[in-house]
Amino acid sequence: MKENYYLEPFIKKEDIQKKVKELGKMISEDYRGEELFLVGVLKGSWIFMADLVREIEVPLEVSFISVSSYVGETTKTSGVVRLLCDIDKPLSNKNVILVEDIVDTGLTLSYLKKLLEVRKPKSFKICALLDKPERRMADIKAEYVGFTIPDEFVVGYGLDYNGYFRNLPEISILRFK
Ligand SMILES: O=P(O)(O)OC[C@H]1O[C@H](OP(=O)(O)OP(=O)(O)O)[C@H](O)[C@@H]1O
Ligand code: HPA
Repeated sequence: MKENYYLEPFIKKEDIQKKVKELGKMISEDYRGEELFLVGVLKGSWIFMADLVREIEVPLEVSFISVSSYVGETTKTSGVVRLLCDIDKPLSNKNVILVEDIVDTGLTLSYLKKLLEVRKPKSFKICALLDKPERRMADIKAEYVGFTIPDEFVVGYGLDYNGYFRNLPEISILRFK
């Protein structure tokens, strides 16, 4: 990757951990006495999902679905969401929570909501660590949101630019020189 960028610190590791704990507590309270089926959206959500499930106290299963719409050296969506790999189990009668790293234009979640709701889950909610409402193009809202952020392209904690930076433990703003 060309080094024409720098990273501006944005959300500290400790603040992410605290927020993930809060989200886990909220979800555990809302689903007390029930079971959960969490669906992570790959690749961005895998680190968030791994931390979130360990903060949830109700019995749960985990699955993943893989989609992509930001391709190559760009911070703009292609506008076309491609299903790369589907969930391995039926959703009927399950309390589904779709777990995302970020809602930006909302096109990914809008596509996934339509795709999954027809599979007749018992309930369907969305949990996103980050929400960037200024960029919304589709009418979609997550029930559980970690941080509402401004219109900046962010990386780290699972979020990438052209495949890189997912491994960074904190979230940073990617700025170009
Ligand atoms: O609200 P939107 O504008 O649709 O953007 C959000 C989606 O974009 C990113 O995925 P990406 O297509 O980059 O794939 P990735 O998860 O593999 O990085 C991110 O992980 C979300 O799934
Ligand atoms: O700000 C972002 N960062 C990384 N991936 C993304 N996908 C949509 N928005 C973003």
